[in-house]
Amino acid sequence: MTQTTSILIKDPIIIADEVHRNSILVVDNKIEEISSKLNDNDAEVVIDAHDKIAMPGLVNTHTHVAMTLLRGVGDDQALQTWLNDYIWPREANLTDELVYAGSRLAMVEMIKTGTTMFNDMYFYMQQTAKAVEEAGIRATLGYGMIDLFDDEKRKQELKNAKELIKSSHNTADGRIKVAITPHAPNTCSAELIQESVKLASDNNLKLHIHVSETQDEVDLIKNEHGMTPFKYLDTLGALSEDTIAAHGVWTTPDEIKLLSERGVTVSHNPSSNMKLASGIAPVADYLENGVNTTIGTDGVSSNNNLDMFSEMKLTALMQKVNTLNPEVLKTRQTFNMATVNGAKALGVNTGELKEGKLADIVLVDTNVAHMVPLIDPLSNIVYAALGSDVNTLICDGKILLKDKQLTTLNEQEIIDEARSAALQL
Ligand SMILES: C[C@H]1O[C@@H](n2cnc3c(N)ncnc32)[C@H](O)[C@@H]1O
Ligand SMILES: [Zn+2]
Repeated sequence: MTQTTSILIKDPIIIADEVHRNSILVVDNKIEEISSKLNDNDAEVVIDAHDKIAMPGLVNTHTHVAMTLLRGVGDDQALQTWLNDYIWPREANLTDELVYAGSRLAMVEMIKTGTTMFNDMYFYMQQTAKAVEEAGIRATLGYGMIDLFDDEKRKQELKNAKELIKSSHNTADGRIKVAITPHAPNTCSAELIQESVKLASDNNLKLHIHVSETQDEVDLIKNEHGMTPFKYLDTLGALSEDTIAAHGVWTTPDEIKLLSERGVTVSHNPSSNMKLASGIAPVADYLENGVNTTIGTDGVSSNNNLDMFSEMKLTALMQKVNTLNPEVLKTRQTFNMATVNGAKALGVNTGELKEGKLADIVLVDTNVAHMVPLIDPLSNIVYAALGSDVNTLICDGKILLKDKQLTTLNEQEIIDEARSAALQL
């Protein structure tokens, strides 16, 4: 079905294990070769990238992409008030059409700011799958299950999750995977979480859940179960190498050891944690203890955009000031959190510019004032670059953005449709 194409990315500065100038040959959906010996007739398409930095596509490991429609809703609230009074009443009015419109808007924003893969939890997910398929990017998608301890609701939620596996797992030429996504330990019954664990392991899927996001959540779980949230989840069998825990803000030192032992990934969401005043996650300690730690934006109304470049910078700055130690979160560690660690969490052979990896590649402009000089290209990427510096994006070997123009999506039409969809919410 897919036509074989080859793309030569000529002479960019490449952010790989080392930073070096070289050329990249993409054949089909893989990085075939990285070498200085490649020339123009090695490929059907040649991109002159001598004034660009080539880096792996960014991996956003915690999103609710259709929430783009709720951008600007519920500023200045704590999580539970924000959800109860602002977000959930509006989400009750969601429809297939609205989720499709919001997801499409997110595809535009993510592609234009360098994200090639994201990990989403939301509702009407077949619509998000459709948007992903059309856009050409990669995603892990889960139906957000919330039973609020109601038996009937639990059965219905699990049914929805199973339907999503059937309709969407391994679709879009393998770019879409399905995950099992119970919302959080304080909104899901123990039974729902246990059944989620079983559903995930029976189908070899990832388990994605909000955990230890606020102090209120920790207090609630402690009162109810006599232990902290990660410990509680461990008693339900929910902590494994296939688990992606979003937030992990209030994690105790004992729990950090447990996460490391179990091989759990923590998706850190700095903007959201700051905006909702949830707290500061112990990211430096996670890294110190060998916990696979990644970066997410969370939904747009707690961020309020999907720009992973600003999320990288905030991740590093927040830890440095929190520990009063400038040596924590080295530039390379922060970059890895936004790329290869995310790929590892989602189990996809990407996140690095290396021969044999999937061709998910971003080219960033360097010929702009805030990227000059290029003394340390990696430092410029983590601390100076803006999402809007992304010039070209390749996902699965296909060019989705060329000279800042989308190739698969009609940007103006999507913006217009999202505007009117947001009004309906
Ligand atoms: C899947 C569900 O998760 C909600 N949601 C969005 N952001 C957060 C957050 N930071 N913490 C908990 N839930 C959140 C969505 O609004 C949706 O109701
Ligand atoms: Zn979230």
